[in-house]
Amino acid sequence: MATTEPVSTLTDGTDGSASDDVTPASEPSGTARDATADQAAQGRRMLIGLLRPYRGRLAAALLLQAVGALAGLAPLLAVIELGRELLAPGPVDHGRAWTSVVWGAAGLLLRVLLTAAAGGLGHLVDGELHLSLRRSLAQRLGRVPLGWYSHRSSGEVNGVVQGDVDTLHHLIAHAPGEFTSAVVVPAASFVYLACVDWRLTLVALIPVVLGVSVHRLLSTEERRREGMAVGQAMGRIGASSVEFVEGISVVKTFGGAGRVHQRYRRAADDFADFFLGYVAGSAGLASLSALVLSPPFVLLLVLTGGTVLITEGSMPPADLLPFLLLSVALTAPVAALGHGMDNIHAAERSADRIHEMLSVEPLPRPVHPAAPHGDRVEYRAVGYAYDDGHPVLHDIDLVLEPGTTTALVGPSGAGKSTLAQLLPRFFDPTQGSVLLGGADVRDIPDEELYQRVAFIFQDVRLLRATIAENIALAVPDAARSEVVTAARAAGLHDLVQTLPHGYDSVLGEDTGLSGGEAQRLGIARALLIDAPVLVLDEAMSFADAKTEAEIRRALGVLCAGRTQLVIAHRLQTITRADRIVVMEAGRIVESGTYSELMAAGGRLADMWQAQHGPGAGPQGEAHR
Ligand SMILES: Nc1ncnc2c1ncn2[C@@H]1O[C@H](COP(=O)(O)OP(=O)(O)OP(=O)(O)O)[C@@H](O)[C@H]1O
Repeated sequence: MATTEPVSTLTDGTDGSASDDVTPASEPSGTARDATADQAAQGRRMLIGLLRPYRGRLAAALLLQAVGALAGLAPLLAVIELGRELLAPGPVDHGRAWTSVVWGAAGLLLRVLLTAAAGGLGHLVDGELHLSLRRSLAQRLGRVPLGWYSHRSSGEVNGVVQGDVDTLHHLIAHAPGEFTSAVVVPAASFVYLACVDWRLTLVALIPVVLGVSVHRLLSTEERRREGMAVGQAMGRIGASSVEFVEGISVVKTFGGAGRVHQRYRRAADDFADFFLGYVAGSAGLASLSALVLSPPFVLLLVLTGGTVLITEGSMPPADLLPFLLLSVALTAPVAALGHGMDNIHAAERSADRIHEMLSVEPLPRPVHPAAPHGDRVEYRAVGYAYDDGHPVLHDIDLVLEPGTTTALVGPSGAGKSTLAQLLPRFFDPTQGSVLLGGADVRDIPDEELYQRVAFIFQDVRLLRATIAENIALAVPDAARSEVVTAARAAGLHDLVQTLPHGYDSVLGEDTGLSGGEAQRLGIARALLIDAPVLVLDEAMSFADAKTEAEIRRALGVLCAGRTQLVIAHRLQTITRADRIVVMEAGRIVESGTYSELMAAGGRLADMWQAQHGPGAGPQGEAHR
């Protein structure tokens, strides 16, 4: 069954290979440590940059949260005052007691209101940031070179668009509250307790000092690096699990589960190793931190210190009450700080990845748009390098005369796909230029280019939409009759008629398509575009004889009279091409008709003999 993508997916990678970079969990080199620190600092800068437009509202949320946190202390103070009143010798002053209760209740109410307002504001900002980031990412993903997707897995792209954008939620919607409470509540409690008895306040601060010290030990650069390695390992699991699922059909076909799933298993093993290392490195300290910050430990210290002061007569017993209630409030936010920092670090890493994706160079839009005159295609001294310094195409000069078929042949890795993909601008050449109708393709506006150049590469992507919408993808306002005519010509109409909802059947829901059917749908798409120039990857080796005959028939209809550039994998299909171009190591090494090249006894003749045996003659037909 062919791959079906949700409609919202812009496009997708076909060769999902996750990065194999694995940051070692131990013994970091100085350079690795510097790189990690740089990455963290960069993540922080990115995060600040992302949040800058919302700083006013985030500050307002912080202020509301701070006042709310202070108001939240009122009920505790009310209980303390009430306790003092009730424990004091003599008759109870009912007026004072009720005043404390009212103040406590009012504080509680205010806290609820302000915290809700701060949370609501945070969530509003969060919603806006999400929307704006997703829009920017969608816009950028729609402008990046199509070729950018070919070395990225859909898991990787989805991890940023979905996962990393979601990771920012905690930071924006919840972290301000946690951090404000972590600062405001202990500070106010400290001041109050110090006014009651500074000596017992110092005792109550012991767990805080211990907790902060342990937390500092837990937040070393080493720990941060390990955390990043765990995050990266998790990312690789995400990417490879998508590949794993996408590759299941291949595994079933070839029965090589062990080999094919090696990457997934390695990613899972790596994650387990990093995670265990991360947990093992912090388990002791984390337990110690939990212990010293726990209410029983705090109360034990305060009770012991308080008992000493009370028994020696230097503190009234009623003064112990505020310590019993507020000393725990002193430490609780320190505990929250640990989780909060983890979330902030995760958000920094996400911001960095989002920024990286938003920084992908888009294909430049034409500065001086030009209209092609005619359909003549010309590659002029074209060179291309995926990576600086490693050119895969050198000095290609090639002309496709209108209405002719040019077949590209050559060994795997010769550069055939790269050469073909430069015409529909999957990438722009790093040297030279590609011209269509005399205009550089870089100067032809996208809409114009894609009306003139249609391409069918190996993997026909289908959207989770109706068959009619899938066929009319590039011509959304096409009439139903035009869609049907294209489907008929592509040999798809009879199949569609058997479906429950005909052309309105939703792919991936009402029905699925086989590989051959998907290819015919791709042909119907191209027919509807009616582009005069076609770039085809003739990848039909998987098809059985009947399917191949059907696809060939459909291609015959599609290709008639058009200028074609065909990547040929099987030589018998190119014998009637107007021109055969043999490529090796990124260069054109031979060019001519089948008979000319066979008569010359050069590379094509060698390849022919290798595929068909000595003395074999042509058996097939080119797409004409
Ligand atoms: N996205 C990419 N990033 C880096 N290098 C790439 C990328 N795609 C292809 N290459 C390299 O460019 C060279 C040419 O590859 P290309 O796919 O164009 O060859 P091909 O002749 O079409 O091969 P095949 O017949 O196997 O598809 C190869 O060395 C390949 O490894």
